[in-house]
Amino acid sequence: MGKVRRQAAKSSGKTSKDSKTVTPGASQGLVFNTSGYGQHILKNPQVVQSMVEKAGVLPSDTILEIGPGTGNMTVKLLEKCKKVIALEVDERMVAEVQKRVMGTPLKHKLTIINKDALKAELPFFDLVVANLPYAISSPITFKLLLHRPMFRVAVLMFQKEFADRLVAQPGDKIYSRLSVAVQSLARVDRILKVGKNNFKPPPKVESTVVRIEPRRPPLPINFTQGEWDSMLRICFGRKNRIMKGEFTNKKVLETLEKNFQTHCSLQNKSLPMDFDFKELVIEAVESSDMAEKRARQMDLDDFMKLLAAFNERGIHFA
Ligand SMILES: C[S@@+](CC[C@H](N)C(=O)[O-])C[C@H]1O[C@@H](n2cnc3c(N)ncnc32)[C@H](O)[C@@H]1O
Repeated sequence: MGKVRRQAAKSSGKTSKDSKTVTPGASQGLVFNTSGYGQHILKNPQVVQSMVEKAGVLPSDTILEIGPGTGNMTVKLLEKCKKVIALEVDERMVAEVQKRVMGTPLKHKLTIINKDALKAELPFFDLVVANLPYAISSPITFKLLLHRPMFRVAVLMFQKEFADRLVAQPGDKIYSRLSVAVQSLARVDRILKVGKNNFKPPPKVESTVVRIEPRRPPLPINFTQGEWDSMLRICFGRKNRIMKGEFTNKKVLETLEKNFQTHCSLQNKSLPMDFDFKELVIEAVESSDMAEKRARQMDLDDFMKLLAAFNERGIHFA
């Protein structure tokens, strides 16, 4: 578990599933002691309103909401769109939302699926709007971004530190593999800071709402997501190492050479007797002009250039 997620889990209680108390009247925002599943209910209607507005909802939209909780955001979304599909892991919360829309015209537009969002198959959706349980921030973000067909816009609330990493740029202290991986799939903008007191019960961390818009068309890259992720993992392995050092590390070389041999044998290619794999790796890194650079200084184009230089020489990461 990464540092930010560990901190979130520890300080907001967003991963513990031990507390089971939902008080009567939760649908009016009167929720206490609901730390299980990260149940920090957004009680400020202005924040709810602002998130809904930033999503740019059209009357024809199907919206995915992850973790509707007691439904504060759900009802606002239902008023504006064709359909809301809500994925909620806690059956008590499912009952709360159902109770809230029961007997209103909105109920026909709502489908609630009582499942863990990480395990459920995602339905078709145009937009995704959610005050997420922070413990699942990273896997759910990638699950959404890799879902097809691509959604139009996501408006998501994260722990502040996680959101900061999503928008970080080369040279920023917190620029990381997460920043590059997400920004290669989407444009990410920070839109709202949200203090602890906007929630009931208040978490121990600050929050930030971000707007995510998938790249259309996607980046013109002809490598797989798995290969891209594996290369970024190596690049950010030790942030202060220059790329030449990172890729001539013994373990990295061993893995890459194994992949190289597999690809060669798949293509029935034989290698000269005096073939030196390390030399080929150095040649690739140098030809990309990244040999002396560190991951924290490299932008998206730099990483793409580097991967292309490896691939041109038959070096693959997966
Ligand atoms: C931070 S609360 C947000 C509640 C509500 N959307 C709001 O803004 O007031 C997170 C919600 O996500 C639900 N949840 C937690 N883990 C989940 C998971 N893996 N899949 C689906 N829902 C989950 C919790 O039960 C809770 O209702």
